[in-house]
Amino acid sequence: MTTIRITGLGKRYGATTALDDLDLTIGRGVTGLLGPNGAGKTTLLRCLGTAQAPDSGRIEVFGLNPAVAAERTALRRRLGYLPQSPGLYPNFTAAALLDYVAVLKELTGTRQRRAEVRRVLDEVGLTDRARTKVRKLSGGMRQRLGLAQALLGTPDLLILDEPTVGLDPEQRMFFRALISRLGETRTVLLSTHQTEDVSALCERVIVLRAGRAVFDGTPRELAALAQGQVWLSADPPAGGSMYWRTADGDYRTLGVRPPGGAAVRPSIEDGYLTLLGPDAATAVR
Ligand SMILES: Nc1ncnc2c1ncn2[C@@H]1O[C@H](COP(=O)(O)OP(=O)(O)OP(=O)(O)O)[C@@H](O)[C@H]1O
Repeated sequence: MTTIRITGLGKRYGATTALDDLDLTIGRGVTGLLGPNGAGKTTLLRCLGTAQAPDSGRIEVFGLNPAVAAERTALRRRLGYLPQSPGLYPNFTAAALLDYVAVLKELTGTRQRRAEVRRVLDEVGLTDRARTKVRKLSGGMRQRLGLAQALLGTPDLLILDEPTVGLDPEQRMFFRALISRLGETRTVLLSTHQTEDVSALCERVIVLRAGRAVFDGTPRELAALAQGQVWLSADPPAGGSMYWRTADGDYRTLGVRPPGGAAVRPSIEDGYLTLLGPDAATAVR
């Protein structure tokens, strides 16, 4: 089932091309967007989240065209959006902030709205922080609150811009479990710099570079791009290949087989590095 259909999408900021004649279709489940800094991920998510209009091309989400005012409103009712830097009012409590967003999302019945606020607080594990002011929440808790506001009203489409950025490993696990559960019944599109997020979560991965999709497939297919190019050896390669020393003291090489190199199964990160070459240096953290 296709949720999102994008054709010929273009967006420029002055001389910078952020999206370049982009075509994509995305369906139910969790899809990950990877790409180096400035590849156009946030611009794409903002266009899909109806926070920004493209210059050219067409977007259809659930058959609705956000360029048409009435359809944009209908789309917003079915959409949850976690922006890269959600503007969470620091002096609101977590519950008051969610209540305010719920009003904006047209949950007008007071009882229904309170129940919905309690539900999403529970879903993100923040029930005991309901009365805590936003400014007193940790970065990870604010990120959870950002996700909670996206979940209000049980939207069919969730757009999450770097949802796991700044989270500690425990919080990241929590987010992954939650996002994968959400993806069982709806469409989730998330951007990330973490290839581990993609392997843990995403059925499908799209790699953007310079506003174009340069890869669209499964995480396994992305990893396979480096098949036959990943090696472990006792000595470093002569040169020309990417390599690093592992914690075990071996050298892991991506590229030409070093002397005595044993083939290793490639990871998603290997596939990504192979796809992007030197551009990837800024992309994987
Ligand atoms: N408001 C803006 N004004 C001018 N240029 C912008 C603006 N927003 C984005 N850009 C430029 O558009 C390009 C795409 O940016 P975008 O934020 O969409 O990329 P990204 O893939 O999300 O990057 P990152 O991984 O660093 O968040 C970049 O070159 C960026 O500098």
